[in-house]
Amino acid sequence: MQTYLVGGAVRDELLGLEVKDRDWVVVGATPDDMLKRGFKQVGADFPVFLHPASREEYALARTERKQGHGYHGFSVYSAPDVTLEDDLKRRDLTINAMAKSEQGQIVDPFHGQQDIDRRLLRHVSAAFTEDPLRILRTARFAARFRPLGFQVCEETMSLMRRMVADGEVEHLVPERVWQEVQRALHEQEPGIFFEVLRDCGALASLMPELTPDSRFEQAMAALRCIHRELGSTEERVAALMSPLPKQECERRMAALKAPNDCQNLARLVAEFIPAIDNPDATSTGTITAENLLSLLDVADLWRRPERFVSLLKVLACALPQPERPIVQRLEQAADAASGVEPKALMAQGFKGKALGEAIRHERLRRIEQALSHSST
Ligand SMILES: Nc1ccn([C@@H]2O[C@H](COP(=O)(O)OP(=O)(O)OP(=O)(O)O)[C@@H](O)[C@H]2O)c(=O)n1
Repeated sequence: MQTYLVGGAVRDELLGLEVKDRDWVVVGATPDDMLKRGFKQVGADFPVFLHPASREEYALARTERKQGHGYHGFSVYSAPDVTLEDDLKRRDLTINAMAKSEQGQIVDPFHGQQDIDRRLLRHVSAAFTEDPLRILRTARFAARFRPLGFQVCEETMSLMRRMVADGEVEHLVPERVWQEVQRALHEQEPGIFFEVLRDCGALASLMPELTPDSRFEQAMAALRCIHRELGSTEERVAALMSPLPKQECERRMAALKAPNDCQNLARLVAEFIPAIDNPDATSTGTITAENLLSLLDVADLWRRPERFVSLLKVLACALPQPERPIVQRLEQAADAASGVEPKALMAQGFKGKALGEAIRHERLRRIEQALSHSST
């Protein structure tokens, strides 16, 4: 039996990047051979094992054939007669389809090294079409490697366009889409992920609301900004979705089955932007303490202070430039109003409805005070 380092580790090593996970392929072995050598079997769908000491993944060489749509219909064939080349051939991109032997020799039947030199993301074979998730993976690698000069090659772009036209993207389950989107949002140039998806037509089925040019440009600008600010996943998603009206935003986030925290922040941003975008509130010189307090209420600053910080961070990236000064006003207002202690008012004898009014009154007073200080 022979063991080879494969996939991302070989690619990253050749690119001079830090190697995180190392995956191995074993040729000429049976599951029994692996178990006898102390490996632990993981994964029910195909024979993958964990090394007893390193815990790294060792997969028996395999071929995969698609049967039907989506991710369920794969038939996997794994046996000692499956060659390394067979295994590499089922992979997505040539730069991901190289192996390195234990003696340090690179095995590269699909010219991945040449594509690394030429900075091209190219599919290995027609088998690329068997998994529509590969469209998203390719877009994600484009986002990751764009700073190194990588592009999706024209043939792969056409193949992806054909897959989209054949309706392949419709078969992806939301969980897998979300996983790729979320990873893409943290790549080196997240916007490239969405550009590639738009250019091959996949965006029109995955996030159709973002396809109109004006919205797309707005979303990309907000995303670049939140990426520079090292935003969290929630903040990045909310920035991406910020050009959408609230209802469309809610619908898309639900369809993507995004986690609740992502859905909530995106919804709040979608709700806030039109609230800010009203003539009374826009000219921040004249914004009143009342306006600010009602915005703090909408944001539920009182119960969700940490989400409010995220909200401001996203607004600073998503609002049109002339409206951005309001972010600072909101921050001042929040600092001022957060100091109101209901307990202190209760000690003064306020309760029930009167307590609520006293809290509101005191918050308003402090916001007014903060505004008058800041304008002098
Ligand atoms: N839909 C997929 C998923 C994975 N692979 C192959 O499986 C390898 C391992 O996949 P994964 O760990 O997801 O990606 P990496 O290439 O290791 O990238 P990352 O750096 O993101 O981990 C890839 O290199 C690729 O050869 C594939 O061909 N098609």
